[in-house]
Amino acid sequence: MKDVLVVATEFFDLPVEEKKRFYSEDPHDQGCRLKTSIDFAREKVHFWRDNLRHICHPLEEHIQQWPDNPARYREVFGLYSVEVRNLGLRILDLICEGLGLEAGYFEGELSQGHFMSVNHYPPCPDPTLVLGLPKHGDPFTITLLNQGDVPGLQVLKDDQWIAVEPLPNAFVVNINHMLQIISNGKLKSAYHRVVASNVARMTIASFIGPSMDVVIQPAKSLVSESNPPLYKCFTFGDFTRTYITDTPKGKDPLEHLMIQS
Ligand SMILES: O=C(O)CCC(=O)C(=O)O
Ligand SMILES: [Fe+2]
Repeated sequence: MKDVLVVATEFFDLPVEEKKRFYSEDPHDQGCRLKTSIDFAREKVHFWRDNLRHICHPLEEHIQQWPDNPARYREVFGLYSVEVRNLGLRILDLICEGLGLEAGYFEGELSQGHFMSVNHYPPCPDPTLVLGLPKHGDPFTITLLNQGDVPGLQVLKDDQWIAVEPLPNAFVVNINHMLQIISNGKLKSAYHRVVASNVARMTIASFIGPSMDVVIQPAKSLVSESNPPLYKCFTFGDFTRTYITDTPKGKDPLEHLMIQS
């Protein structure tokens, strides 16, 4: 877990000239994209974060798009992404059991997507003026966050922001929007944000989620006449398109999917 943070720091320490070949303002540019804040060209408020995001699965189809400088980047991130994926799939198996879903429910197309977001929060001269990331829920199924040893993450509980203190060698596991829907609201997506800090912070978020064309709906075995579905049926691709526009406006991206009772 430490190695990826070291290599990620080496990447962000490279000269701008070297990093800029990954820079893109196009939110649909998925393969391997470096950007600053969230949607710098369109957003009204900027956030104190640089971000390198790439697809991790299937590894052999995507690793060639990842940085090759630092020289160890592909090796270290490749090994890490395989291990994190295995851990994530194990956690999904346990969640499946806990929800009482049939074994293997999350296997295949519901966990085919796997992205990694390498977040670099530079030292901020006045952390009271800016956030690292605004309030959001992650759109996928689950997140495994390696948050290093610098605090900054906060989670919303009972309308209060609670700091999630870093624990050595531990992941923060977030329930994402798709898991809330599949579980028909039994599991709640964790809303979180990042506060800026006057020391540099590096984190690596691994997201496991559905492929774009998968139809998402509450699991059939979790709904009944007495427990009707709370959410409409939609494709993950459609959801991501509205998520990208709703979240920066502070709109809850799940709201338009709710079935009104
Ligand atoms: O950097 C963090 O602590 C959280 C990052 C995050 O929420 C994200 O990448 O979606
Ligand atoms: Fe997040």
